[in-house]
Amino acid sequence: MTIETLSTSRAYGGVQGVYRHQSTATGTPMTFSVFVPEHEPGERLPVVWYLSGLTCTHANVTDKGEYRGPCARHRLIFVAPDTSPRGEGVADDPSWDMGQGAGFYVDATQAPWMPHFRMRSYVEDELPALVAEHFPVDMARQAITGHSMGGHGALTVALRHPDRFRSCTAFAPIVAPGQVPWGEKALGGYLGPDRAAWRAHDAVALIEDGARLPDLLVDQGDADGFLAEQLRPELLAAACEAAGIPLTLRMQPGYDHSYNFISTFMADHIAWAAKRLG
Ligand SMILES: N[C@@H](CCC(=O)N[C@@H](CS)C(=O)NCC(=O)O)C(=O)O
Repeated sequence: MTIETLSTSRAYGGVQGVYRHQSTATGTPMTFSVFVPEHEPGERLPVVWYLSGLTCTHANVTDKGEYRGPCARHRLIFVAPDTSPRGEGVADDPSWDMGQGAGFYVDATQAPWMPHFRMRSYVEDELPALVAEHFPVDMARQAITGHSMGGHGALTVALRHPDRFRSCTAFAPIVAPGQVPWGEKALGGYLGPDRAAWRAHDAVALIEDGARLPDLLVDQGDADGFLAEQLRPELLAAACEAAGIPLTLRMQPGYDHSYNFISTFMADHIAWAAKRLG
């Protein structure tokens, strides 16, 4: 699998790069960013996967996430994929919460999305294999995090692969897409009306169905305009309580849904991951 380097730039002693490759999962070119801290030749470092939210590309967190300093200090590689396939010939929707920029980390089974919207396969299988081949990552030490739709992605990918990730955290995640308008629209569109098929893509449903993680960190701003209708962290708290999953849910006073919120708490999430990655 070959990758094209779009840019590299020195940061905190390491290298921030942006790369593109032809994805077999989505059938489109896909762009992603990787920060690699300074390291010894031949040394392999733990990796943190960051899944972004609605409307985002790799660039939002790369430009505004403020992860490079903490990742350099803890010596963690940080990978940020795009949120969907893109381009002419790829289905789209006029609204910003469906289609391009809104892949929801599922493999679509419905027209017109099916041929390209395969973000579950992309982030679970193809991108990890690609990154393992081209970057000095220690795949025995992986952590995952994400924001909003990407928080949903991080939680559901980790809950489906508890042996792969030593750490899972999220910023303002969609915790129960099957119970909120964003998720009902996206999962209904990509997976069809049978709600049983949605449960593998819903963190609360996965926990109700028996999935377990050793612990979880979630930060949520209490001035986030999406909190009450779309994010509903109380549903995750109830599911974790019933399942005995230790959830650290921090309601952050006055913070909204933006990258000002994410960047404020990014260092805490990197430290949480670093502690568990050893
Ligand atoms: N475009 C939407 C907002 C979408 C939004 O807040 N997206 C979040 C993820 S769910 C985000 O990170 N946006 C990109 C950014 O802030 O850089 C609106 O107009 O209300």
